Amino acid sequence: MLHGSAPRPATARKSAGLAGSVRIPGDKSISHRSFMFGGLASGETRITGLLEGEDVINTGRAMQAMGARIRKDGAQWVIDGTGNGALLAPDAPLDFGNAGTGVRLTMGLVGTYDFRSTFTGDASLSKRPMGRVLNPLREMGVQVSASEGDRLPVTLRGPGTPSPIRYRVPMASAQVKSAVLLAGLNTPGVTTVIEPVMTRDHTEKMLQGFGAALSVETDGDGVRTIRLEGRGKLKGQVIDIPGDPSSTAFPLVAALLVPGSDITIVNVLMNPTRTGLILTLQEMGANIEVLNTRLAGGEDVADLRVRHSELKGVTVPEERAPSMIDEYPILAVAACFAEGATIMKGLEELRVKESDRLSAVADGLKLNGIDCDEGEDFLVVRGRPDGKGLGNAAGGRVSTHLDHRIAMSFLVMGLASEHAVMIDDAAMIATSFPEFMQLMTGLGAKVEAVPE
Ligand SMILES: O=C(O)C1=C[C@@H](OP(=O)(O)O)[C@@H](O)[C@H](O)C1
Ligand SMILES: C=C(OP(=O)(O)O)C(=O)O
Repeated sequence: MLHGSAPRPATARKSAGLAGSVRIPGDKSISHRSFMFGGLASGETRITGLLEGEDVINTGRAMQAMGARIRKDGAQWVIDGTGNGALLAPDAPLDFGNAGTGVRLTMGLVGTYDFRSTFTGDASLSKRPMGRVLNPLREMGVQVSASEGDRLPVTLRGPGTPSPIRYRVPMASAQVKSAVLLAGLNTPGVTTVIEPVMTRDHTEKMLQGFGAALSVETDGDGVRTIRLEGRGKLKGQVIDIPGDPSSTAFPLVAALLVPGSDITIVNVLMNPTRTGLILTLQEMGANIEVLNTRLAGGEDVADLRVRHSELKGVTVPEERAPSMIDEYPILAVAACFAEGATIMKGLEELRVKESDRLSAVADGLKLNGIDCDEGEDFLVVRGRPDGKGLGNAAGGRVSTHLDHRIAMSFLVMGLASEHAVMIDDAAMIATSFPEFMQLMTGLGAKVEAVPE
């Protein structure tokens, strides 16, 4: 969608205390899956709170291209699904823009069908590894034609009858787990996914909600065995999507860092597979009050009151990584203002996100006056709690490498730094959090686009 569009630099400056109450757009993971499962189910699915970010909109377009009817009815999105097993062959390549979740899950969803489907993406997505999804699809009998190194563009053609597999997910990845399960939906028999380390469980929970025969067993070591009986019926659902904890992280950390801040963020998804950042920040001394905890649509939801806090460095346990995988860039920014060192380990997956996030973060921190060590799979950040000397007085810009989370993280850094922090491109923020600039400004943050 944004291919080739001009970069939009932006800047953030030291701000006075943030104040107010905000509602964050819907969770991105649940939004993608709502379009996919609603598009596949029989009958009508009604969605409230869908994230209208570019990533999710591209998933909606792909489902439309395969026969789902999608329309807006006031604030709700309404889908008339095709029925499981009844997706239509798309007559053009499916373009997923910047979205790993969109492309990897959809390859699983349609790869087993007895027709050709082609998948493309932007410059960032075209660099990301797809073999992690293509390999299990090959085992199920799908013919794959991919660019060098199993990159996009990819064309898939399913066999008449796909074979169910038993697949042990080799890396902590909800996208891989989900792609195999979605391929299992169109496969006769039982598809089994073994997940040694638990990752976000939205696919399992939502497929059960849509009526799939899916069971989960967890052994004494926490290894999960997920079984799905293929070719069952899925029925349209009513879905209310809570606020995205990964987007929440930006105003939340901003309020912790800017002296005098006191904000409330309402209706945040608190699924335990997503709350690693909040736990870590609390260990660092953050004043985050979790209020009005409740269950909504089968998910834990709460309001968060966040006040400026003096933070101290911690060591983040490696096994927590899956529950905060998208939050390391913003945690690294929080660590810049903590007393002492923050040590983050087990970060190998950060190298294959929208950018190589480990090096993008380390480069940006150094550019803005922070002392840090980047290892193959770890990052150590030594904080400067008063923010003195931080930022880049000479106007050096952080390279965001088409990565929304790098862009938002460094804008938050600027709010508490002595000098401004500038980024080379804010355009990608629209993939996951289109309201970011406006919402932050509304809280009193000094963030703005810079004319080239
Ligand atoms: O399943 C999902 O919705 C997601 C899984 C994670 O990716 P991996 O599976 O690559 O860890 C995460 O980084 C991404 O933002 C969303
Ligand atoms: C990694 C992310 O998304 P995706 O893999 O869907 O591009 C993210 O949103 O931080």
